[in-house]
Amino acid sequence: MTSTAIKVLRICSYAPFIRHQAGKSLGLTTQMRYASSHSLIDLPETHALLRKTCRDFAEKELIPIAGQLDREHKFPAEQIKKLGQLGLLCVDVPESEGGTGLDYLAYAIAIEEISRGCASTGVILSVNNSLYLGPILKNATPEQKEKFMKPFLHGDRIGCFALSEPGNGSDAGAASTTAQLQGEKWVLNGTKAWITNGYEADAAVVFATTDKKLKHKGISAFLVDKSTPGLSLGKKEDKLGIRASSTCYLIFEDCSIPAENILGKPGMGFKIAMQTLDAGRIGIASQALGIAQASLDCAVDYAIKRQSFGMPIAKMQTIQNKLADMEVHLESARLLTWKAAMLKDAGKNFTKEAAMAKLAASEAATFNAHSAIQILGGMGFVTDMPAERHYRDARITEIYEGTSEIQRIVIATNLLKEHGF
Ligand SMILES: Cc1cc2nc3c(=O)[nH]c(=O)nc-3n(C[C@H](O)[C@H](O)[C@H](O)COP(=O)(O)OP(=O)(O)OC[C@H]3O[C@@H](n4cnc5c(N)ncnc54)[C@H](O)[C@@H]3O)c2cc1C
Repeated sequence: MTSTAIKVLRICSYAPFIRHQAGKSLGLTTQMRYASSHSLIDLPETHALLRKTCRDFAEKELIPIAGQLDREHKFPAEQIKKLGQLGLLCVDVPESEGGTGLDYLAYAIAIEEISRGCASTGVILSVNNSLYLGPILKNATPEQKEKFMKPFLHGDRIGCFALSEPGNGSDAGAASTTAQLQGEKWVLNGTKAWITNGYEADAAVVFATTDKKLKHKGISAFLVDKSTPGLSLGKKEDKLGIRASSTCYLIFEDCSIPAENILGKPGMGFKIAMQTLDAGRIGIASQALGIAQASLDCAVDYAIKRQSFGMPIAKMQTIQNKLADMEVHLESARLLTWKAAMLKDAGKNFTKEAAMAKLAASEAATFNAHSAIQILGGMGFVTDMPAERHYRDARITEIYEGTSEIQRIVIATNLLKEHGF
């Protein structure tokens, strides 16, 4: 047996759940919840096992509490610890580096299933896996990995990624946070905005300008311990959705970090950020798929049970049309997402495909969540059912890690390049 297979079996030792009990908490039957098996493509055994494990975890540990976490804006600390122990905070970090040693397709599948249970938990995982560990794995020295990667692999600590600023989000190359080398220290000044995991994170990958006249080529990346004097947090943002994940400002005021905490070489920061976001978009696409699937699950179940004019509304063609459109949006976005992940796993360029996946999946999430509310009628509008939470959670997937407008620019630029333009 290969070491990867052993690892997956370790992960999958979590699998023995009493599924019908988890399903009951939402009033859904086990049969219903497993009906949508996306069986178009037979996954490798490793991935199928991983999907089942994540699905079981979501049903037992996340679905029953997702509404409460949302209402109370509560970080799912206990669940993140368990997910860390299962290896889901470092899915594609090689085993030789202490990680789970799976590929990006496995990562996409895991994030989808976890997000199907709780989209906030999905983004917390996605940020640690792709945005924090991703650039460290690729660019850090062995000493940096010892300090900033190893403790962040299994849920003991989590990380965050600080690129956006109050004055620039899409235009990330216009970073106004600065880092100046003073003797043996880099001194950081400026404010980073909208930082997911900001409150709970123990360290951040931070982007700052080290040479303003070089514009985006003068941006560098740094590893910053959260306890460093001069680094403070802004207020927790009160958000429309993904309310169980924290979002806040990171404020740097003469924040001195050791000179060796630069990640990669000076001036490589923008490239590191863009490469990180390419991979991160596969994670957000997967989060969006989870929301889209959860919306469809909820709509199908309700349509079968709800009677109107003496029949289940699922018998009405208008409702069937909506369900059909939801399934098409979802499945086509899933295929794009898996294609992007498989290209990355094959070492091929996946920038355009990751942008296509994120664009399609985020729009599928919004479409499905909107349609689910319509199918549920009044019940879609109240918090007794999860449809309204899916609707609120879906919206952010069209904004972070590049808005839909930015994804279209990335897709068109790459498409035209392929045509020699
Ligand atoms: C909940 C949440 C979590 C986040 N987490 C993180 C995080 O962990 N780390 C991090 O660094 N950032 C994070 N972000 C920031 C996020 O990535 C940005 O909000 C996003 O990139 C958009 O930037 P902006 O909000 O400044 O909007 P702007 O860039 O000001 O855009 C405003 C509008 O103009 C459009 N627009 C801008 N430029 C163009 C253009 N060239 N062509 C066409 N349209 C354009 C945009 O599409 C958008 O519709 C998060 C944001 C939120 C809301």
